[in-house]
Amino acid sequence: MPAARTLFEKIWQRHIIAEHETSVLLYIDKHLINEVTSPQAFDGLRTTGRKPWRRQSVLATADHNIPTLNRRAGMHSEIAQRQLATLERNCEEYGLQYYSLTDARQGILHVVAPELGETLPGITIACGDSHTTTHGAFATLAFGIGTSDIEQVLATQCLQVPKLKTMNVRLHGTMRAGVYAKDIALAFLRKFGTDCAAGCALEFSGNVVSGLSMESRMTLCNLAAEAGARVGIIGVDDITIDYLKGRPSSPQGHEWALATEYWSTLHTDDGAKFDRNVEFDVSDVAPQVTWGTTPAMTVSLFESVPDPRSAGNLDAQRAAARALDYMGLRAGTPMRSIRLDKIFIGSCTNSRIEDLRIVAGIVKRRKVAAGIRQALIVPGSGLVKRQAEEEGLHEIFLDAGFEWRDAGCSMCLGMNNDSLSEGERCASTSNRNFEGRQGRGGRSHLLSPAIAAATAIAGRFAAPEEI
Ligand SMILES: CC(C)[C@H](C(=O)O)[C@@H](O)C(=O)O
Ligand code: SF4
Repeated sequence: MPAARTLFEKIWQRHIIAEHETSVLLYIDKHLINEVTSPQAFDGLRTTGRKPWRRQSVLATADHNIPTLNRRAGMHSEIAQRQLATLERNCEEYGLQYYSLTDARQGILHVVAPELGETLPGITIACGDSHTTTHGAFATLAFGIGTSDIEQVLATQCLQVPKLKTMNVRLHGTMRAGVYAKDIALAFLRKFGTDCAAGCALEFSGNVVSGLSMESRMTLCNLAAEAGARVGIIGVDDITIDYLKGRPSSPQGHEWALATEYWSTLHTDDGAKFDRNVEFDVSDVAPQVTWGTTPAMTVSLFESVPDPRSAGNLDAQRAAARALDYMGLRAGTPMRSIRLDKIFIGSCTNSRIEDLRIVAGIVKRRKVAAGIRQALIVPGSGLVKRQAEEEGLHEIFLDAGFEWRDAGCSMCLGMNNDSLSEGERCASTSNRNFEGRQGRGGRSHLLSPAIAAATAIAGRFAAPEEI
């Protein structure tokens, strides 16, 4: 009997090119490239006279700093223009697959690759972006890497990775109605902290995960990055295989049969050992909203802003007090009394068709509250946008008073024109709420698309059943 192995070990071992004492050289199957982190990597290639090793492994598109409105009018800043032009030139020069801003396949790379069937079980992916963990929902080892590693992967198809510890988070119990993967992830971060999986390969397992759609599994793995995990990963089951069937780059015919036979082995074996095991019962989890400046500074929608004195040690108390000060909030304020200036529904965490359907179901025949200055819905990709329009969702959004934009990262990090002004408060379905994340002095509250939708209508944090 071969030794029982974790899912992570199965994929990891198959990709090792060379093993060193504390690290390995891993073969990378797929390399996703964006406009922000790749320019210097290509410059490095040129300076050293090298070329991309396996051009077909690369898929590139611009997502971070592109406009989501009037795209044909050009970019909003010189630097954004230069980054876009550089990406286009590099892809052209080296013959790399590139989706231009007018191609329906353009969008946030972590939305684009899965929906096209580029993200497949058992492969390794590298991308110069920390939320590459998202792809792990497909039993993929997907690494967020820095610019020097991008150059390395382009030139050699290999990535040096430290040997990772494995961690299993078993999600069990029953999710309450109105609770989504986003709430589970935020509640998990609240309980275990933003460094609980630092440097780990984090597997999500348990009956809760088995019951989630691929979109929701991607949301979970996306937020693994906020727990410090190097990769997030989930085993293959019928839901994975059904999602991939018929996608443009999924294997077909005989290859499909061979692939699914292999994919069916991609789960952790009974008896396999993890370095760390965590159990999390989701039965009590209510919808979550962050009140502070890390994704772990979270309470339920029905609670109040916590008192910094209730935070663990002195450091945590100071951090909580500082966060409240930045957020312009007072301890004891009921979350549901806090008014918002802006609503952002989008990002690689929550901008897929499932998210948009949930939002449409809540805002249908309702109006965005008068106090909301701007309510943006930014689909994760051109294909998500097209699908939503085929279903008529955009009409519901526009009727309600939302702006319906083109795909991109947008207000998730405000590298384009979509950002918060000093002091503005935003309900955002994204994954980071650090100081200044969505614009200097902006105040970000992370939540699920359902709560963001209800909040847009109520003008303050609200549950769908209250509006
Ligand atoms: C700009 C990019 C490098 C960054 C990341 O790596 O995650 C961004 O996507 C983010 O979400 O902060
Ligand atoms: S949507 Fe946000 S979190 Fe995701 S890649 Fe873009 S900037 Fe990063």
